Amino acid sequence: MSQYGRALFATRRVPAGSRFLEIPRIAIITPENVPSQVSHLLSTSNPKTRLSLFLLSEKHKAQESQWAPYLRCLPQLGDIESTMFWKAEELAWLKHSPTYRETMECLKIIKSEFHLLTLANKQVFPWCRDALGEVSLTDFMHAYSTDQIPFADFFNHDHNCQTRLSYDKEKDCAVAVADQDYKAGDEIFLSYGSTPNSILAVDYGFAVASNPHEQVEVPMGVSLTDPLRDLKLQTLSRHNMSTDLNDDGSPSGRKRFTFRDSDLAERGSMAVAPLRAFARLICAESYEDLQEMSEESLTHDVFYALSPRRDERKESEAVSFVRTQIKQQVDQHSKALKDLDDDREIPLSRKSILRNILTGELRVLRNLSCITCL
Ligand SMILES: C[S@@+](CC[C@H](N)C(=O)[O-])C[C@H]1O[C@@H](n2cnc3c(N)ncnc32)[C@H](O)[C@@H]1O
Repeated sequence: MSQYGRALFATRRVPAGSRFLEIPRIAIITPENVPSQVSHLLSTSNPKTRLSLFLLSEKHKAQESQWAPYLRCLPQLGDIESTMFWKAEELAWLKHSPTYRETMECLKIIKSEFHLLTLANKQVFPWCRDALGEVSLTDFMHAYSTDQIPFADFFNHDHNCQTRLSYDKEKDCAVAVADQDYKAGDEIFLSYGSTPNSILAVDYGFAVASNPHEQVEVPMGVSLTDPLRDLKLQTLSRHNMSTDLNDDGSPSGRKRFTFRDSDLAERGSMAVAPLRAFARLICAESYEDLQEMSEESLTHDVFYALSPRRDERKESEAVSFVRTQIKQQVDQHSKALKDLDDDREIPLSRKSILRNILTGELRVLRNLSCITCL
């Protein structure tokens, strides 16, 4: 056992560069494993749903399943800390973090997949009940959030580690190559990817302190009451800055700008150029102003914020709008972190996830507000 629960340890020296793990395809659960009886159920091509159904059908076979010894090792429902399983009041701490949106989007997909499954199970192929048994939404969520590569899913994540799982097509197996020397008894880690805490929290139920891949989102929106809204949305779309779509396919007028520390360090003020450009448009006060921006764009590319607007007052209004949005996020994160310390209800494991997420995001937001052009 390691500090993160079960783990993989070297039983002898593993030199850097050596291929220390090979998992043949036959031992990997893939979407093709789904038996045709179950696969008929699926009007979905979502591979995670297919894998979840495979797990559920094998679990239903209990000891008869050839995967039973493996299935017994997988985390039980209560062991999974994914934010998908959090209560609404726990999730509310993350209202201003991308984790909240990621969690909601994931739940939406799962619920709609489950709905399809229930429909198919009840109405179209009643006989499939034999294959799966009675499956509740929670059972389905549990299967959906479970990894399915025997052995490899006992690797814990270290963002400093360069070892990744890859696939050797010739040998038809998943492989891992040591990124450093390990001696007998050392825990061997894997990198789950350049993954921000918002994704780790939803997919795996943990978040790391000082995550170098942390990212934040700064939301911007053209107000519903803005008399120039339609014109602004058309202008945005003309400049490849279309806003998110509503469920009915219409433009919402809202756009999320994502920032990572590495991006800010590499690209500096260019990283915030689209945010500034959007703010210029939001702050435009009249039809003439929009026209002026379009003309300036021809010579100065103001839509991509390569140069400031000629009118200094207008430019500083846009920049101050951006600053206000970022400051709001900084204040919301700081307040949540402060209030979190006083909360006695939330379990300690979740408190630690929350603290890692909010602290990491606050760091990126502060770096964002230090960009010189802001
Ligand atoms: C793929 S499993 C790894 C095996 C796991 N430790 C177990 O006992 O089954 C992923 C889980 O391990 C834990 N974990 C892995 N890396 C971690 C890390 N860097 N920090 C905290 N928890 C981690 C989380 O609970 C995560 O959901």
